[in-house]
Amino acid sequence: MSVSEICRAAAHASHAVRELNTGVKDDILRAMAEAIDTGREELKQANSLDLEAAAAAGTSRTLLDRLTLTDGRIDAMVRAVHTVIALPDPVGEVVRGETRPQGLVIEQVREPLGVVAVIYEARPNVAVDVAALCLKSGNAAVLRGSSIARHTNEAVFDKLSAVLAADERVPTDAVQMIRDVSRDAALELMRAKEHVDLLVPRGGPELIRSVEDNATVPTVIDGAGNCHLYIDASADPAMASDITVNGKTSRPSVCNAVETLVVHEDLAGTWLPKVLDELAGRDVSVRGCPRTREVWPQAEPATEADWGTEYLDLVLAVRVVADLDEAIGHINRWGTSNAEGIVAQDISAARRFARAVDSGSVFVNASTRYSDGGEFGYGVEIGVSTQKLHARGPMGLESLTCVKNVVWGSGHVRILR
Ligand SMILES: NC(=O)C1=CN([C@@H]2O[C@H](COP(=O)(O)OP(=O)(O)OC[C@H]3O[C@@H](n4cnc5c(N)ncnc54)[C@H](OP(=O)(O)O)[C@@H]3O)[C@@H](O)[C@H]2O)C=CC1
Ligand SMILES: N[C@@H](CCC(=O)OP(=O)(O)O)C(=O)O
Repeated sequence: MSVSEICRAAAHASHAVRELNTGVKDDILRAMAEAIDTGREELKQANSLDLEAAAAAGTSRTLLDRLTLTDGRIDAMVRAVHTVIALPDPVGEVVRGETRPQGLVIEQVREPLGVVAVIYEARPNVAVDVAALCLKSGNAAVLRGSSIARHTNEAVFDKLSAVLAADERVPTDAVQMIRDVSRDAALELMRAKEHVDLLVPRGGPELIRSVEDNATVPTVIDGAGNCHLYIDASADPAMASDITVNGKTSRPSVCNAVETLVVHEDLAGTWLPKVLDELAGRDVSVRGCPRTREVWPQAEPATEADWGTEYLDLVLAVRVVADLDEAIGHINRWGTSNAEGIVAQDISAARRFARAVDSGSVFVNASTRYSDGGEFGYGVEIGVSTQKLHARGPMGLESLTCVKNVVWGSGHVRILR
């Protein structure tokens, strides 16, 4: 099927999906979780084909880690679907209701968007996360995964699709995959405005540029994470070290990993060298500003390009600043609106940072690694929005809905005065 045929079929299916009741949707999700669980050997076999090809192509170890499917990660995918099942169905929720003076009852009711398409990185769980969130929120889904993960994505999709095919209460086309992983096919998806209600591109600057230049469908950009952590002069040193090490090393390939550490100058001669020693002991290489290099000469000199780079690897840029204003200025200049953090005991500094930093999520005395739909209580995430409209930060069920005004009268007619 061509991309346009796939999107048309999804649009057709979406009419039935929006009317599914919660029990049916949860039954389907339960069956999908079961299919992933019991089909794990096939999924791992398909994944090993992708891993072999990616390793032969010289893919970095952090990106290979992201692509790898293990039993533990399959368990997490299954658990995630069960978490979505346990969440309340957003469809039909009345978010506002009012009786107006003329007697009309106006309700704003949450409803599905229709067809949600996602272009995503080489991460095997995304197909399941997107399918679960889309179905629970009453939407049809169109998946376009990375060419590097082609075999894995197809194997996962085949499991999901078989569940839909076996249940006559739901159209099989409710979740679709674009198997053609060419850029031309992705472009066609970006332009399928007749059938696609929302496209969520998850990826780096090249994808986002292409979407900005070419998309005619509505989009919510889920772009790069050039995340910052600022250590204020008032920070508790042990807490600052823990959060820094976690932000950089717990999973360096993810969009919520810390890429630049911004440090108040009062800590430059004391706390900073110690934490950089600890990071170096964990294989992190450091690119430092001149003041960083004064106190920790092993750092490579940072160039302006480093401030704008999302390394997705065990590399960290470090800048020493004179005060909170300079820290905020740096972050607002170089950040990508994904996730930023501050470590501070001074509550007014923390409040000021939270208010002034222009980002989807701001973490106070907590790791930016918590920028995640699961951690925010959404079960999983469609992605992490780096724009302001229509959603910001991790996107869960509500982000896949809009509200409709349902107005109840009793024979009301409007009379002009
Ligand atoms: N905000 C968020 O929710 C998330 C953000 N990210 C960001 O994604 C990046 C890392 O992922 P990475 O794998 O490098 O991402 P890429 O941007 O390379 O790839 C993501 C997806 O976009 C496709 N793609 C890339 N360029 C184009 C293009 N010009 N036209 C059409 N499709 C394109 C890829 O296809 P193919 O692989 O076949 O080229 C893939 O399916 C990081 O910047 C990370 O922060 C990642 C996940 C979530
Ligand atoms: N929110 C997710 C990471 C988001 C994501 O998918 O990022 P990436 O590894 O860049 O594909 C998590 O913390 O696991």
